[in-house]
Amino acid sequence: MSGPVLEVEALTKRFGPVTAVDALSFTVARGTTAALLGANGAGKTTTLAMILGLLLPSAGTVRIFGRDLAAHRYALLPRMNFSSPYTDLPHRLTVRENLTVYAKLYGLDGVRRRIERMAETLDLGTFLKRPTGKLSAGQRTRVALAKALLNDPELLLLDEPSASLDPDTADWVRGVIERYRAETGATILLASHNMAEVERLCDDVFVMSGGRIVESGTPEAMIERRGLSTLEEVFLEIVRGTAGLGEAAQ
Ligand SMILES: Nc1ncnc2c1ncn2[C@@H]1O[C@H](COP(=O)(O)OP(=O)(O)OP(=O)(O)O)[C@@H](O)[C@H]1O
Repeated sequence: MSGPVLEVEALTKRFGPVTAVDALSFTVARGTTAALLGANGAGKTTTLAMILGLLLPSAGTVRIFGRDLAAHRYALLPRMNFSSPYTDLPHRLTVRENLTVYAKLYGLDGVRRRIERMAETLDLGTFLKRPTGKLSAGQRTRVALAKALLNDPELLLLDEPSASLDPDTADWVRGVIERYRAETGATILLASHNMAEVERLCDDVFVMSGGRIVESGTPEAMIERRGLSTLEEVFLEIVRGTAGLGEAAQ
């Protein structure tokens, strides 16, 4: 298939009077990593949830691998996965049990081998046998990423992939994501508040405010266009310049 892996067109989500995502359009090219940035409440998580088919859009379309998500959900979902710090895996199950349940839900073969590979990739060996509810927040983030990589997704959605990670572990997890993309050619869309992470991992950035994209481009182009030196400065300038638009239109 040529063309973008992900095409979002005029995507809109209203929750009663709140327009969380407002006629949003963007594309993500095959094998690239893109970021959704924005202040709290800008609409990033709601956008990811619609791309995953977890929330139904009020209007607009999502096309993945050239096919409409609404019409081909069951063909598309096995080729995707996601990780979010808000995914709450069953607390009483051990990490191995949780990963086994997900691998079976995904209908994967070689479950044991896959889990061993994930344990190695994400250094889960010391806590595979522990109940998931007894892990620290940062350890749970790594388990959530292992769950997300279990089915070798071609499209990976990551909501705050380094949430709760200490700086050293965050750096290491970014390396895991980079290697996964390099080895598989996967396409990645992530939402993040960590600008250093976005500068390191992402080819394209979409800055959201009030459910819309207010600025986009490569991190380098955005920094240069504004005569600044980091993406963090760009982000602060945009968000402060659109003060009042950070939250979705009420
Ligand atoms: N289920 C819901 N019902 C009503 N309003 C909602 C619901 N989910 C999200 N919203 C509202 O939609 C807007 C966008 O929320 P969303 O979680 O997508 O933002 P976000 O950019 O991911 O924020 P954060 O950076 O804080 O995670 C917010 O105003 C939020 O209060």
